[in-house]
Amino acid sequence: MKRIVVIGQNGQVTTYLQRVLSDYELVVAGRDTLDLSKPRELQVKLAELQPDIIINPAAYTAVDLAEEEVDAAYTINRDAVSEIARYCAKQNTPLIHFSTDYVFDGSADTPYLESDATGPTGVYGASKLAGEQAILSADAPAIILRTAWVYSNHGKNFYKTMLGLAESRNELSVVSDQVGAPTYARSIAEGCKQLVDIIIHQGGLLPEQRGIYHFTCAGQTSWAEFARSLFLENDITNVKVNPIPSSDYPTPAQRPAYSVLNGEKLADVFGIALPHWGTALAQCAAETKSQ
Ligand SMILES: NC(=O)C1=CN([C@@H]2O[C@H](COP(=O)(O)OP(=O)(O)OC[C@H]3O[C@@H](n4cnc5c(N)ncnc54)[C@H](OP(=O)(O)O)[C@@H]3O)[C@@H](O)[C@H]2O)C=CC1
Ligand SMILES: Cc1cn([C@H]2C[C@H](O)[C@@H](COP(=O)(O)OP(=O)(O)O[C@H]3O[C@@H](C)C(=O)[C@@H](O)[C@H]3O)O2)c(=O)[nH]c1=O
Ligand SMILES: [Mg+2]
Repeated sequence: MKRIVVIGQNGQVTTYLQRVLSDYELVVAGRDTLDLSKPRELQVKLAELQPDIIINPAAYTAVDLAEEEVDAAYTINRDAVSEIARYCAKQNTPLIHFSTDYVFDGSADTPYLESDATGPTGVYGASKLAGEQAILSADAPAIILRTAWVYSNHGKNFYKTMLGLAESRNELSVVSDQVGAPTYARSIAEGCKQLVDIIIHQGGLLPEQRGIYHFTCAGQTSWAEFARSLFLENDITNVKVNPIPSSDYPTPAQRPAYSVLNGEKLADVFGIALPHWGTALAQCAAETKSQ
């Protein structure tokens, strides 16, 4: 049986990957096994785990805090990723790594292609972009999946923040001038499993399959509309969502105004496409209600 090492234990994507990858021997490497804040240890520790494939959904993901904790963000999102990629290049071990829509500056008005110019507006996005570049320059057999606006019933995310606020508030102000594609962590895990199945079946990654792929739920919306939709799906009818401009919700990190990603490359190369964000949201709400 093929051994898959998934890095991170309690993250959103990691949590759902553990549920869907049951056909494989799964090694869930939490911080006690692989600490990404100590990049220099990683090659030796990875060798001990003998992975057939490595999936890395672990990252420094605190967008605003990253503006202060610059070193921590770069250590985890760039330096650790560089060591993982160098291990994968040396051992010819396929790597599936996650990146973000926040590598873009948000000035576009049609969905971003993988070949479009990047221009992160904050430290988190810049550190994730540096991680992508480290993988590409290591020449590792790697796929970089750029996803966006990840939510679920686990961990810290906008969906749970809104449901939490709804318990004490009947009115919320939410930005309506940032447009993107909310992506359910379960949809990510299911799409990632399809990719793993293909890589295992092929016996590895073909050279022409390496590189960056956009990987979000289909469609687009604003955070304000997403808030309204998630309340509706959860039968919460007593909370009013007031749309506001980002200038009325100042944050340490600037977010891109538009970060919709075009997913055609993944569909063309691997035949994989994630569901529409509205379909996935209904699934997530069903899971919320069943808890
Ligand atoms: N969340 C989002 O909205 C988006 C996320 N992404 C990217 O997708 C990927 C998955 O995100 P998501 O699941 O939401 O992330 P989470 O914030 O839910 O989880 C982060 C994971 O990283 C692990 N981690 C953090 N620091 C370390 C460390 N020093 N050593 C080992 N592990 C560490 C955490 O470990 P522990 O379990 O111990 O806490 C956790 O498992 C990331 O690469 C992220 O950049 C892209 C776009 C949007
Ligand atoms: C809680 C809250 C947030 N907002 C705004 C702030 C921000 O512009 C937007 C989203 O807020 P959050 O801080 O939850 O989301 P944010 O941390 O920016 O989420 C990002 O996380 C990283 C990891 C990614 O990679 C991105 O794709 C993206 O998902 O909503 C409101 O307008 N009203 C509110 O009450
Ligand atoms: Mg956040």
